[in-house]
Amino acid sequence: ESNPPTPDIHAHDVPSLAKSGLSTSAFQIGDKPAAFRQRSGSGLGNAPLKSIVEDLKDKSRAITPIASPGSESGNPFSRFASIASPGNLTPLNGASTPANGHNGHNGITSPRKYQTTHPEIQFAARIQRKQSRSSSRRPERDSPIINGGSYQPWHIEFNSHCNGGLKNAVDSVGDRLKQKLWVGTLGTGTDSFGETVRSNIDERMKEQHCSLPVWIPDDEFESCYDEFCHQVLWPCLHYAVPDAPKTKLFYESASFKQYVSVNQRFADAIIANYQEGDIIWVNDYHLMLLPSLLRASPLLSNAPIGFFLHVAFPSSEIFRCLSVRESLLRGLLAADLVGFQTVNYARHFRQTVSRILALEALPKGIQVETGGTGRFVDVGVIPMGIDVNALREKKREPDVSYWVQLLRQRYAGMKIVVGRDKLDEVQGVRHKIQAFEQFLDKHPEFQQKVVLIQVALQTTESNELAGGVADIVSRINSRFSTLTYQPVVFLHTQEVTFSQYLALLSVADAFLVTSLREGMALRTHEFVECQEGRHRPLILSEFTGSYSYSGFRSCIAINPYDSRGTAKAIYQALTMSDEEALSRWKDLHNHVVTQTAQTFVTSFLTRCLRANTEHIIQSDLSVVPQLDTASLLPRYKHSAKRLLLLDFEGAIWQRDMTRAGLLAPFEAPKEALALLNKFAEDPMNEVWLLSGLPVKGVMDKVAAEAPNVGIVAENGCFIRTRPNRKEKASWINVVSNFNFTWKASCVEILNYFTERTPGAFVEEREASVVWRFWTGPVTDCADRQWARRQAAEAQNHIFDSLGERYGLRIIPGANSFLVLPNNISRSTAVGAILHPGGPAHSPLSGRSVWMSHDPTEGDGVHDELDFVFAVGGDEKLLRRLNDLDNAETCSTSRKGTGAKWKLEPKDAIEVLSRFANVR
Ligand SMILES: O=P(O)(O)OC[C@H]1O[C@H](O[C@H]2O[C@H](CO)[C@@H](O)[C@H](O)[C@H]2O)[C@H](O)[C@@H](O)[C@@H]1O
Repeated sequence: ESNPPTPDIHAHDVPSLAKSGLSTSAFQIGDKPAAFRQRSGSGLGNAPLKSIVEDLKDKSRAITPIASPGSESGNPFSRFASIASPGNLTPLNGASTPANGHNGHNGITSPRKYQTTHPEIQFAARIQRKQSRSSSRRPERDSPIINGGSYQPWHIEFNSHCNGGLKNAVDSVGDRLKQKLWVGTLGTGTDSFGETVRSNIDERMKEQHCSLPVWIPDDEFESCYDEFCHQVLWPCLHYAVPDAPKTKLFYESASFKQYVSVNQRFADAIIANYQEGDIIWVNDYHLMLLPSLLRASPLLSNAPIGFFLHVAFPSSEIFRCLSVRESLLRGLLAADLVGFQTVNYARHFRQTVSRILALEALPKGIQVETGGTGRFVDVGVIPMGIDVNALREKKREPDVSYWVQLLRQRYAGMKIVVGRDKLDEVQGVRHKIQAFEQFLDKHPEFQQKVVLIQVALQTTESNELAGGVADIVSRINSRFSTLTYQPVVFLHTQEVTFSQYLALLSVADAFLVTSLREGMALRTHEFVECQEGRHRPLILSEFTGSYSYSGFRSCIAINPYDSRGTAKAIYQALTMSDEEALSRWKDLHNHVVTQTAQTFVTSFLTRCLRANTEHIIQSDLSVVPQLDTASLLPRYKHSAKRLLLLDFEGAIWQRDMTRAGLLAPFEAPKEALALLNKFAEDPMNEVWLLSGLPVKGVMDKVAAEAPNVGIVAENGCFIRTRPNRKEKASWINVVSNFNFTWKASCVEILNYFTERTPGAFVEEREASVVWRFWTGPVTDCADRQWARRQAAEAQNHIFDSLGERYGLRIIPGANSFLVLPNNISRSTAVGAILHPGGPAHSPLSGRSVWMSHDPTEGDGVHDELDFVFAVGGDEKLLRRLNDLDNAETCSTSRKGTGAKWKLEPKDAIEVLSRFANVR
């Protein structure tokens, strides 16, 4: 539908394992769901219309029991809440779950933590008792678990406590992901499971659910997940600075040991199941060490490994507080790709790595030095989205319409504000209720006319307590309730089915998100989609990942810490005209249908594979053969139309790279010119010289001395045509329409860094800028390391302040980097040269067509060429040319390469002269 096309993933791209993280098993072990179905039958799920409001009111009071466990037994709802509180162990929901882990089940949960704190019901709790959302989905039964001599039946069912967004996303690409294996933990304690049961479960999970359970002792899991993940990492990643009592935990958590151990168990399970060609996709902060533990296995040293962080990543000032900060960062840097939801999180990560590990953090990723060989880790921004098509289908189900009608009747004449959040501090639910109270105070005309329906996702008991929601809900309800009105209706997710939730989103007059920090917030995307035809506004915290996307700027933005501002926003939303609401909704919707779950999955996997291929190529020069003149010279000789693409600097000209040499006036190198002219003398040759140097004073001098050679200057910004019978050679400015106001700012930034970097200097060219940050000997020393770190900082500054605005890219080198317009490169220039309408063949016309032309595409003039010979260091160009028939590519970079041949630059003139002299 409106989704953009996403690339097909073929079998060879995505083979048998797309592995995920701790939170990956979509299934859990459960028993006797029927008993709990009965219990929940009195809830919203099966309730007649007349009982809805009472039912909601009753449920809303169930929020308090965490604070008062002693009173649980008499109140069935308090028992619900107590059992349901901690530990969202397994992450994946069924296909129709909402994106953010909303479970929509009517049953109750039996989190792992519960069994350890309540030994008397240990077994009962260990066996999951959650019901599947879909009543038609029959539980699968198998051989019984033996406990204390008695047989207990078990079955597998979909788990509601997982990252539903991830599961939906992976499901959304359907068959394009030919084979996959989820690796995760079961949503229940497993200590009492005997070997037979475990192997039964293993077998069933693999065969029927494409899942590989990782078996973790209960206490180890609890310590890792409830303590390290949720009390240390989660707050830190969400920018929460610890208060005094928690500080020790934060800095020195002993539970890190269990975190390491859980990560190791995942690594062992994956390594044992790994097959050549698999891609490993690690998800979220629970498994930050996993990439390095996997990489340590010789079997996986070259495997494609990607890591995606679903939650936020804070500023380095916060992350550096963690005592285990280095281990976590190094754990991630073993991946080929580390993906984030937003540009800011990615930038924070790069800066954190640069500041804590003193590695070079470049706009595109991190340069990691390992034992003398460089490795580049891609850092990507790959935002999560929702499966719009699946949601549309779900919305069309009769159950949803039924609930829409019921809600409309029930709340006729009232406005409905909806929210759905985890009940911990970071989600800002307390702030939300406070703001709602202020709104009712400020606008008494809305009292009894508006209801806030807040759906609460579970979190750990202590997080929920810290969220401090219970008291404030009680306060506002006691202040404003009447016999027939209650302003805040509070529901735990297990009390609302997904259909009911979609109905709520559809009838809502506003959706309110007050997160103090959040990775993305996909529930806002669901709201927008459900508002098709209604278009009411979204009130969104500026601190969510979703808000950082331009389409979402059409929400009503709030600072959740400013409750007065939020109260105002609620008023604005409820009184907004339909025209304004529609126009805002269109922007929001456009974003939701563009940045989809499908795009997320395909972009992540494609990028991970690409990064991996590049890393492998770059890491091994030894496998590339030396240019074999014995086999190539005869082919050259017997070809009738040849194209020669020769790099200048670093290939046929060994430039003096000392400071003095670089600053000296340019003198055209004699040997290189002689070679070019010799080649150009042969009428069967079309010769092109490719350079990064400017036209003025440099390449124009070359042109004067090698008049029959075509020239690409400034990496493709300028092209000098070859003369032909009809026309003289001339320079073409490829970037004549570009805006170059960025150059002044760029130079200003670089001047700042130049002052702090001994020996550095700026080279301003016509359309690009080079910063030479090191001109001393190319051996590692403290000064060079300093210069490289300065260069990384400078690149980040330029990229962040000018990159996106002016469409710039930065090409990092060993001792310098280059800033130039996007979409301009030697590859685009060669594409233009090869194009039938390009400068090599006819007077220029239609620049825009050939500027973006792929040299390997189409049926242009290169079809006639019977020998294409490219020698140089532009890796991208060399690899693209490999796709041409008759192309011989040769790298002079002395680095790992995808070229067919390699050649020492010092030998280039001598070796190439043998070709030039062939007649
Ligand atoms: O509670 P956890 O097991 O520790 O898991 C953390 C959260 O993961 C999921 O949310 C995150 O991913 C979503 C999709 O990328 C994103 O929209 C959200 O902002 C992130 O926080 C899960 O949906 C949450 O329930 C978990 O709390």
